[in-house]
Amino acid sequence: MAICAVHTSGQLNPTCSFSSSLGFNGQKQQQVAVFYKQRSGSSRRVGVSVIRCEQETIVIGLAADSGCGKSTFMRRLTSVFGGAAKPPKGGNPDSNTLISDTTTVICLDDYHSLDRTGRKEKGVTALDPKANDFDLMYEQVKAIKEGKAVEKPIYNHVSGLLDPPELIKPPKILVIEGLHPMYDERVRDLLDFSIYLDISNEVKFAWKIQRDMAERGHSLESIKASIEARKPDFDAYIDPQKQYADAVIEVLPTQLIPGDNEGKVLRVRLIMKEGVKYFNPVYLFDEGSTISWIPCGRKLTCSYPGIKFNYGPDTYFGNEVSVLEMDGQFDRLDELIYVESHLSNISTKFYGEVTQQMLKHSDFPGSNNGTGLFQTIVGLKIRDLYEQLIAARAKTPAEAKA
Ligand SMILES: Nc1ncnc2c1ncn2[C@@H]1O[C@H](COP(=O)(O)OP(=O)(O)OP(=O)(O)O)[C@@H](O)[C@H]1O
Ligand SMILES: O=C(CO)[C@H](O)[C@H](O)COP(=O)(O)O
Repeated sequence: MAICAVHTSGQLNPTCSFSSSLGFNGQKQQQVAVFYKQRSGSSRRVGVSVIRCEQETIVIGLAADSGCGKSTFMRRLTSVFGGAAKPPKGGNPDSNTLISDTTTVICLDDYHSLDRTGRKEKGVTALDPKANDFDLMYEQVKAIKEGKAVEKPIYNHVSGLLDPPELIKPPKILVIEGLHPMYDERVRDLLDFSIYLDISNEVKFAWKIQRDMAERGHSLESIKASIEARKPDFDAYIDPQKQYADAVIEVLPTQLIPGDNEGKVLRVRLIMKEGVKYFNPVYLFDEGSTISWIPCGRKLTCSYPGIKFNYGPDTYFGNEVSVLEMDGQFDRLDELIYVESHLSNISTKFYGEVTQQMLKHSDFPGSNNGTGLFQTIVGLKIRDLYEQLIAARAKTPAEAKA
């Protein structure tokens, strides 16, 4: 339970004592007795207000295919809120959950209804809705959003089996990340903000090779085969979710090197839906204008092929959006402050916060290009959205939900 509003009769610095009860319709209520400190040092009871005040968790959805940077994004996001994200204490060592002071990140792979063998027997991939339990996903995300703890299943990626469940207590911010956070309409409607990481096939392939070949010893042929095998279901069930996202980070090969397909230099587009409550899209120089900017020169060191930004309005799946694009990569991260100072609506708490976050995690993949930059900015926007929602709920709980 949290305090949404305390009605006192104009007393300053009141102290409160709380007692819970069930009110009309069985809703949880909290009785707040407000005390006012008298000069003598004793406290005088000045009033009692009964307010309905269930704490609601804010729910963020992050969708992407496997190996497309969700974990990296999550590490950047939790860092913005401060504190390290760790698996549940004393729990299953193969848990997919990460908990920090403010956020709990659950992986939607935990709602696979078929384990590895089951999928093989039925000839379905994990991307197929038939291999996932959307009823349970909905019930549990809804319960957490309403402030209730749940026993969530665990899909064990080491064994390929469904393990006994783990307890998930309602956090301030719940992030549901995985293949299908926006697939089921009921789950989608629970989201306060949604993000889709849209990695083009060429880039996905380059990243897969880098990770699965270099770090996991897979062969080039097996990587190609696994991408091909997933593609029909990816196109049918995962990719269409991007139409519902409030922000899409699209990652494409560079246009600065003609014919490049190495996937090292990237063109990254941050597509931001207009009209989303508590989310004001970022802009470059002048809101709503169409801008092309090459910042290389006296203040920004750029080696070949340089850096180019584009910004402007557009439409995306019939929705009005603002798009900020960065093609190329930074030579010196400390010089990012020059770019940061030309961006507006980035929801920083102090000058240079984006640059500071990027420098702090310079070892994360994508720190020298638009993927790291835009993931960091979206993290700051989510913090801002959270703070605005909490402030609005404190004033008028019903209006904040609308
Ligand atoms: N921005 C980036 N730039 C370059 N490479 C990246 C970037 N993000 C991710 N990668 C590559 O992709 C790999 C997977 O990244 P990450 O673990 O964040 O993805 P994921 O979506 O959480 O993956 P999975 O679902 O398989 O656990 C990284 O090891 C890295 O090789
Ligand atoms: O698309 C995926 C999401 O991470 C995985 O392939 C899916 O969860 C199945 O996992 P595994 O390959 O470990 O059985």
